[in-house]
Amino acid sequence: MLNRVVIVGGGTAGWMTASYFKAAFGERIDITLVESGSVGAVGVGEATFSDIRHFFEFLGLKEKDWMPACNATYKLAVRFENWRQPGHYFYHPFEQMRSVNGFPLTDWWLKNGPTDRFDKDCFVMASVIDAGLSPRHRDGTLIDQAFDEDGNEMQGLTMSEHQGKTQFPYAYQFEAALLAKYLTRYSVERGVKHIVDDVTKVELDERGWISAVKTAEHGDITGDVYIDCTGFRGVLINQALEEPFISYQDTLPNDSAVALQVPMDMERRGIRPCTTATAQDAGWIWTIPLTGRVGTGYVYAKDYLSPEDAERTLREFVGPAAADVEANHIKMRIGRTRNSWVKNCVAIGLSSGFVEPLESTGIFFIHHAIEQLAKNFPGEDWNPAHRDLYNNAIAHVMDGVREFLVLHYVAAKRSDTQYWRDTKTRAIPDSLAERIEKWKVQLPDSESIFPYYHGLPAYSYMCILLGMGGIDLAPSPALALSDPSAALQEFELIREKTERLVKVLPKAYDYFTQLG
Ligand SMILES: Cc1cc2nc3c(=O)[nH]c(=O)nc-3n(C[C@H](O)[C@H](O)[C@H](O)COP(=O)(O)OP(=O)(O)OC[C@H]3O[C@@H](n4cnc5c(N)ncnc54)[C@H](O)[C@@H]3O)c2cc1C
Ligand SMILES: N[C@@H](Cc1c[nH]c2cc(Cl)ccc12)C(=O)O
Repeated sequence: MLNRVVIVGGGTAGWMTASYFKAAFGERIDITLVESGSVGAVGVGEATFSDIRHFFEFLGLKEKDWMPACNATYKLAVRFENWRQPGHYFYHPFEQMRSVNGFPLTDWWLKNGPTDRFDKDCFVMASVIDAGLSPRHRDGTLIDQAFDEDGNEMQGLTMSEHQGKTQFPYAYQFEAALLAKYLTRYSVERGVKHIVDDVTKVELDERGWISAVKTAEHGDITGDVYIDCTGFRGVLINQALEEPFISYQDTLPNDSAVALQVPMDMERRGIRPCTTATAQDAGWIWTIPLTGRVGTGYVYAKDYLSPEDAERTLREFVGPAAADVEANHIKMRIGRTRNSWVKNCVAIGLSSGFVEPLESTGIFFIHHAIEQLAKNFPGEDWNPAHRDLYNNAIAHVMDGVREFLVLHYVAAKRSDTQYWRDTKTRAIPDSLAERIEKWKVQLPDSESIFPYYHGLPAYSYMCILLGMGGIDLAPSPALALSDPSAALQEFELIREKTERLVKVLPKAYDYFTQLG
């Protein structure tokens, strides 16, 4: 039985892997995690998918256990500002799209939308976020009563098995460094051996498999399976095993970021319960409200903007609160390692791959990889089928997310700078170009989006197409032959429900103070 796991790297990826494997396999698995005391973690991962709640559930953690320790807040959507034109915004919310007579409500909206805001007409969430509200009532019950939180029919399912069955109404925003710290305690209490030291060399046997990692002060560490969580360096997978990295830079040119962690009085400021992505001349700025600060950063392409200008723009954007805050400049490696599992080494986290944080997919990639590795964990015969299943799943998730992100730029109406004009002429994945032609005449559905699991449902694509405004979309011709009254009634129901909720839901900030 293979059961000795060595994890190199103690960022979000390393500790999420260690804690999940302990929760999954308990004492049957022997885990050693070695992390450098000198090389820091990236630690800017702050916003997530809603699916991460399955990770916490799997570990047996409740919101009240971990959220206050990680300065966490609720995220109800990504809010895109100025991607169409200055002053315009729309939401990509965590709320399933309704259907009426076999057509998504957005299709009816293209034909007969009551206002010019698809997100407010088709979703309850848009107005809830505008009003700065919590997705839970004061007594803790969820905004969406249809969601059976305590029901166990979903328990034990991986994210991909779960997709499309229900849509949980929110995700989280938190300080990744604090989560890593929280999970360190969780893992060590459950028997994970924690070594703080630098891995200075990776020993390979005659077949080229890893036989040990050498550390500066703790000698050789050996195991059966080696997990590379060393971040962009890819110390095991790329450096030692020389597995090539496939860059996505030709289609996603943003390769740099500058980040600020700005302390703020959130009571005075209030919490807008979402992540905001505000388009800029050469990229976009994220704004993530946490309980004691706002995390913000400018993601840009070095070919279009210097780090100094990016930092200056970010500081102007944030205002005086950022004056004494030190900026963190980050070079991003965009793309994926060709195979994340090679021989007896599996890369998880930034060493496996990364795309710019536009839809907060970094931690989702990690969670997905962990679930897939737990499912395909090798036996003594090292049957290559496990490795191949795993590598396919990882490649599909990353390639699919890449298509989704490229769509943001292709669909954005904005074209006022060279950066934005180039988004319309740059090559895009062939399959995406074909899909867009179809979406122009029929909004995306599960048959017409990237055909493998990649975390994003068809309605997410609809939101981006409808919100970005640069691609002309037509309602289905069949709607001209259909009676619109049921759809109009649905728009009215959403309006009434929104009006009711906006009156009774607590402010997001008030809910968190109650939680802490
Ligand atoms: C600008 C930016 C914004 C992001 N925003 C988000 C977001 O909003 N949401 C999201 O989900 N994700 C986001 N991410 C991604 C997220 O930060 C990462 O996915 C996450 O932090 C995981 O990182 P990691 O653990 O793979 O690597 P790292 O955090 O880089 O950790 C690497 C670890 O390896 C150790 N190490 C390296 N070399 C050695 C060695 N030789 N010996 C021993 N140890 C070593 C280091 O000490 C460290 O502990 C963002 C990333 C960037 C760059
Ligand atoms: N399964 C993911 C996909 C998802 C569905 N809606 C949204 C909205 C946003 Cl902003 C990101 C991601 C998603 C999940 O439920 O998290």
